[in-house]
Amino acid sequence: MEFADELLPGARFVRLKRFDDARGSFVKTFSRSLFEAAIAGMPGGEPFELSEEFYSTSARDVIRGMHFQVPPHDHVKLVYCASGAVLDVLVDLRRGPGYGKVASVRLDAAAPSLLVIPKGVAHGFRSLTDDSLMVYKTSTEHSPAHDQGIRWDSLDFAWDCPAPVISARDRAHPPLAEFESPF
Ligand SMILES: Cc1cn([C@H]2C[C@H](O)[C@@H](COP(=O)(O)OP(=O)(O)O[C@H]3O[C@@H](C)C(=O)[C@@H](O)[C@H]3O)O2)c(=O)[nH]c1=O
Repeated sequence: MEFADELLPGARFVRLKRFDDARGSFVKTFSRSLFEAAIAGMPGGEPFELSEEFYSTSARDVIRGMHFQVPPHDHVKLVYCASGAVLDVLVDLRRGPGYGKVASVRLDAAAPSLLVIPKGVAHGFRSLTDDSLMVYKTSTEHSPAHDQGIRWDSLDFAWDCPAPVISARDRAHPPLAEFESPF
């Protein structure tokens, strides 16, 4: 694991090592000791406590987001693309000079990587392939009452996706300009 770029304060792009052989490949996606060493003490960094793991599959041009849980059930999220590829997008919702800042990065199963997403950062993605498998680990459990979003098309970001497939819930989120941040 190589803790590479900081996309937003505390949001890290981590390159993963892939071992290939005649059978296929092997990729480790979590190591407690490496995360403790790399994350603790960083701005926005805190030890990662696993509470839930889940995954989704998405067809090409599905957009999911922009999602986060609000306090007291806000969480750190680790996410990677296990199959296919996505354009991953983050928005900083933490009050301060970085508020509203957008970062994006391609997550591609062919070049394994994962994102560490701190509390107060909304997450979403556009699927770039027909069967993108996204795997998440979160530090708190799902709390429907605290699971919120902002509209994907209200950000300072060009999705370059004229006909996205989006859930009714995601269409109903408020735009960033109307969001009152609790972070
Ligand atoms: C997120 C979540 C959803 N659900 C249910 C609610 C709903 O019936 C169904 C699908 O939920 P959603 O439409 O919210 O799924 P989805 O849009 O894929 O939600 C995900 O989006 C990405 C961008 C994230 O960052 C994730 O944290 C998560 O919010 O699964 C759970 O039971 N537990 C959960 O933790």
